[in-house]
Amino acid sequence: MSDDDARSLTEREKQAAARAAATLVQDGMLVGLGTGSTVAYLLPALAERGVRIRCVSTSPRTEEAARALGLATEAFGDIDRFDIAIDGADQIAPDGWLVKGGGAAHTREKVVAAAADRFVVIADSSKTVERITAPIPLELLSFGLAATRRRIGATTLRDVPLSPDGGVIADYVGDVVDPAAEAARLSAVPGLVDHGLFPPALVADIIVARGAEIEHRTV
Ligand SMILES: O=C[C@H](O)[C@H](O)[C@H](O)COP(=O)(O)O
Repeated sequence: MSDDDARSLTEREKQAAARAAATLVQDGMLVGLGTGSTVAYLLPALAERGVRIRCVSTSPRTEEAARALGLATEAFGDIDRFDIAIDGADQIAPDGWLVKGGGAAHTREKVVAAAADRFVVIADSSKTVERITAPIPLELLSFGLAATRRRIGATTLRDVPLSPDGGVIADYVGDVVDPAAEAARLSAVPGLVDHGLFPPALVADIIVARGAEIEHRTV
């Protein structure tokens, strides 16, 4: 398969997974919208369904795109739960551990996923992995940045703007032996706002498109 063919297959898979997830969204729902190129296919699929929903976006990018499609978006503000949240992923392990944050939105995405009754992950087949590996996205306070990085271990800083919440975006690039232990270790580092390891307990559904097939499993 040529590079172009592989790219277009990946795009078709992203769209197919996004469209399958859009069918789970019903009239009247409060919906958390993730961030990224797979979610970019979800937004028009939701708009096409014509359901009356209220949405909260996890990034300015998603917010702008959702509004342009006529989806009713609002601030997270006083909303304390979502009926459903739908988002992409960078890595999906067989046991349901995820890595997110390739687009630097993992902190907000985790808050939204944790507030959702049903968190649905959508992805093309390239995102399924045998085991979780680095890089693990990080959001760090700029206050004490060097000390925080020293404590974390091997990190690289991304050449991207600060997050909408003022965080520095970096990646942990050391070994990940056990995602649960690594998540606990990272979460305990002062100055680390959040990391991109998402536990299976946050995830309700994983929808992966593989060629013409849709694999939909509950976690
Ligand atoms: O920060 C970005 C998010 O976690 C994305 O959901 C993740 O990086 C997957 O993005 P994409 O759908 O573009 O592969």
